[in-house]
Amino acid sequence: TGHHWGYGKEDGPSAWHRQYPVAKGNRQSPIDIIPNEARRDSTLGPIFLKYDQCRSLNIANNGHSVVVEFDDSDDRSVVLGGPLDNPYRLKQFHFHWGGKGCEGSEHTVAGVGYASELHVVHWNAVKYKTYNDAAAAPDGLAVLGIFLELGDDHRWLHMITDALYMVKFKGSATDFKGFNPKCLLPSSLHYWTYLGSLTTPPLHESVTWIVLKEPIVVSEKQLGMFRMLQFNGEEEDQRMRMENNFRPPQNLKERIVRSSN
Ligand SMILES: CN(C)c1nnc([C@H](N)S(N)(=O)=O)s1
Ligand SMILES: [Zn+2]
Repeated sequence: TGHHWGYGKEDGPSAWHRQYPVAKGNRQSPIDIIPNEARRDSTLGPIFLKYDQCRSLNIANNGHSVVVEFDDSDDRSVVLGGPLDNPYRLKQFHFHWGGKGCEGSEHTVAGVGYASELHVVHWNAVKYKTYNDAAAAPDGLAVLGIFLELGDDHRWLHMITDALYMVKFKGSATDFKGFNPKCLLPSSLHYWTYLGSLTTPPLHESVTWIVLKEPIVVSEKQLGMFRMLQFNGEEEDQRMRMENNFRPPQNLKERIVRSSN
């Protein structure tokens, strides 16, 4: 019902503020991360990803990205440590990417974008009863950002790209069991962290961002598979290839970015 947000000229990031005024808020994401200006903070310990008992459920096309959802009914898989005061429960992961040969990450590093960015979304189930309550709270979410750069084939990404033909259209979903996102992590968990927001509407300012410094490497062929997805539903006449589904960097305002050791 009604006009929905998207990534086009009329409904894209520059228009979101009309329906979501927080788009012009003081802690919006993504941002341009400037390593030389990040504050090295010795109180920032390492992050720990406890994903061994994680239970993936399905993979879906939500009309904005491709999302893998997890069973978040208990604390079986959490992120903890680093800037976080308690464990945050794994809920889903999804990607943002560009068009052929264009950058598509959301965060940039000293003004340089990557080909794509993986977001692993966790919520604070210690303080909030539901994901939706957490998503609206200033310390409700912790999102791990992982850059994807182009190079050789990623040895495990095929498990996701092989399933994309099943979720070509908005609203499609299929079973996706037994996938552990640990296989999508780089070797180093060194990170930058800052207080920000969801990067898509409703743009809630509820995210502690943890952006890993080391990218993972995927091939142009693998990333190209994401572009066979469509923003539109199967029944819609207008066919729109799913690409360039990223929000550009937002004003840092009065924030600082901290760096792990
Ligand atoms: C409902 N969930 C988990 C999310 N809602 N918006 C999300 C954004 N895509 S992002 N990029 O994670 O802020 S994730
Ligand atoms: Zn995202």
